Amino acid sequence: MRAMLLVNPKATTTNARTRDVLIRALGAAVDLAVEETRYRGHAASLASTARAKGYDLVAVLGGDGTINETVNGLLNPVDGEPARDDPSAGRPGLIVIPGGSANVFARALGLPNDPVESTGAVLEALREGRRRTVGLGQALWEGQNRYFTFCSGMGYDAEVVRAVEGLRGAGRKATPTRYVNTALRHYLATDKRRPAMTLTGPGIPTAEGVFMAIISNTSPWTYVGARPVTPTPWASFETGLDLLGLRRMGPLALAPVIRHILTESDILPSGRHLVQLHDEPEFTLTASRPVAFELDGDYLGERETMTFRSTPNALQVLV
Ligand SMILES: Nc1ncnc2c1ncn2[C@@H]1O[C@H](COP(=O)(O)OP(=O)(O)OP(=O)(O)O)[C@@H](O)[C@H]1O
Repeated sequence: MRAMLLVNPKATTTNARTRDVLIRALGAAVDLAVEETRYRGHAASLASTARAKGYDLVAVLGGDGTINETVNGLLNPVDGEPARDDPSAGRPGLIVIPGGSANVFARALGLPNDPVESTGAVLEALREGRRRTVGLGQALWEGQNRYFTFCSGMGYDAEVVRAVEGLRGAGRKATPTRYVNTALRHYLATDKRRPAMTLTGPGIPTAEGVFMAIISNTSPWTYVGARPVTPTPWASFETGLDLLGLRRMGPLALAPVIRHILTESDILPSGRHLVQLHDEPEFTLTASRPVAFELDGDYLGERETMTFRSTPNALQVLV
């Protein structure tokens, strides 16, 4: 079995020691090629090459950003490829070893948030031939598209991601405390008076006046330290997309929602100011002015119209 291991040496919790442990352990089980990513987007082109060359597996040691790029590279169409009932069967299987700051995708799959323990878990999956077929989300805008593994967002949460990326650019680390502090500080600045977005979709009642929207391909949405945050508790890799939209942003509307999503992992948050979707194949958010947009925790600019689509059976993951 041939595998390509992609390592982001710059990811928050990746270091030479965990890389070497992983190379030794995986290298004993499969025929392993190792590539270090050198720049943004590099993981996507390496994964695309691995797929075109017929590798059986692509393993990633890095954070959610590198995993997102890898998945997008694996989903690239290959010329002359036959159509299949299960598209995941025509792509290399994916192995993820958490090496970033939050590692939401790996943890949502049930892997330990520790690279050495995760290596043990995926080696066991490899030995026992255990694979889970997962769906992905896809965001489409202005002739472009990008897949996401766990979430996308428009509005306040994307503004917070943008602010944290600004701090990281200035050399600060992305810690849970930094996210929470930035979210609290930025709350004062975000527009709480003029909602910009309208939600539409086939078979979906139109919802106007949406300030922010979280689009989920799985649950949890994120973690604060060890605590899962579950705004869309019914979302799963095996269903379509879920959405939580907020039509009020004042503290009285927001406080109960925050308390709920930090403490209840199975029950939907409730309230007349919430817009909720579960297991949908496709919907669109249209904004009256450009709104911040993020995907798998990566800020991707401001957008006015975004369509979100579910892609079932996209990949097989070894867990
Ligand atoms: N050699 C490199 N130098 C700088 N950036 C890189 C390099 N290799 C990859 N990258 C970019 O770094 C970004 C962040 O990496 P990654 O997501 O792996 O780690 P992280 O930011 O620590 O984790 P998280 O996404 O959990 O916060 C990725 O989007 C990737 O494009």
